[in-house]
Amino acid sequence: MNDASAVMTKKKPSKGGAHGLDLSSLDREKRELDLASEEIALRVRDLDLYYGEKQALDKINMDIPRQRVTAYIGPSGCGKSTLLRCFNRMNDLVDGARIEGRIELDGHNIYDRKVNVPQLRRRVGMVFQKPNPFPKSIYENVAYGLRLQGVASRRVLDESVEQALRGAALWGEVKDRLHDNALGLSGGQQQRLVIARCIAIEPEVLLLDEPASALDPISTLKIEELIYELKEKYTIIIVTHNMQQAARVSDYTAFMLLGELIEFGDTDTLFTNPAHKQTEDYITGRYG
Ligand SMILES: Nc1ncnc2c1ncn2[C@@H]1O[C@H](COP(=O)(O)OP(=O)(O)OP(=O)(O)O)[C@@H](O)[C@H]1O
Repeated sequence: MNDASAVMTKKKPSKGGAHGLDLSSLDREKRELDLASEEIALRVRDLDLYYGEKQALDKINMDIPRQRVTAYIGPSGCGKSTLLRCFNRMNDLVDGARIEGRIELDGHNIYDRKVNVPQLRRRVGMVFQKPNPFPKSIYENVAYGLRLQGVASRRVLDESVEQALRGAALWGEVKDRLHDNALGLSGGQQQRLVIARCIAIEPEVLLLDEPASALDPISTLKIEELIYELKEKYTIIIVTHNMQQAARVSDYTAFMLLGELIEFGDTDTLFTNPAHKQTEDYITGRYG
């Protein structure tokens, strides 16, 4: 199946018309988006994932649009993080994890045996729930990936560090303390530093696994604003427990249940007029 619209949903819509959330409280215009007219960055085809005997992902098919924010929502244990980790092959590191199917990044299967996995992870960066800066200076955290790539010029490093910190909306707060230890930053600043570390090596895709769930409301807002700005340059996929957050920051939303993709479409439609009874039950708080 190559047609994006053909892979949007796995099951037949429920009859009777579904009802969803009122988006009027979100303080933004309704977005006019159409998956069928998007440029596609990642294509997921018939993806199954097993942890030993247990199947955690079941025949996932979806197209992730380029330079948009795609959110995964669904109850705990439905497979959101597992699917996110498939995009940079982090599940390769999990003992007993086995994958069938394919994910194409720019038309190439990332599970092909010839793929250079460290190189893939440079193209597909990942930010976790808990900020994980290295116990080094702010500067060295951001310069880390560039140094690994062999960049030694102080001028190039200085420029790249500044650009990445600006890109992560952190420069103004840290420019006078670049050589202080990163662990002295607040949680929200640490998370933006980790994002700066990711974008310093100019990935194509950013995977965000509950990036704000350990943060206070103001830091959360800053991360959400940042996500909105970052999609100018990057394809972003975010896992979130917080439906309001998904509705605020994402262009497209995927609802998962028990390892299956139930519904995938533009966020405003999915939240206001879901096609499936399970989606409606979830977004109106009937379970999960
Ligand atoms: N390393 C692992 N080994 C074995 N089973 C795992 C592993 N990681 C996840 N699972 C199982 O796979 C299923 C999906 O888990 P996953 O963490 O992807 O769900 P999730 O939707 O992200 O959940 P949450 O919202 O609670 O983080 C769950 O049943 C979980 O117990």
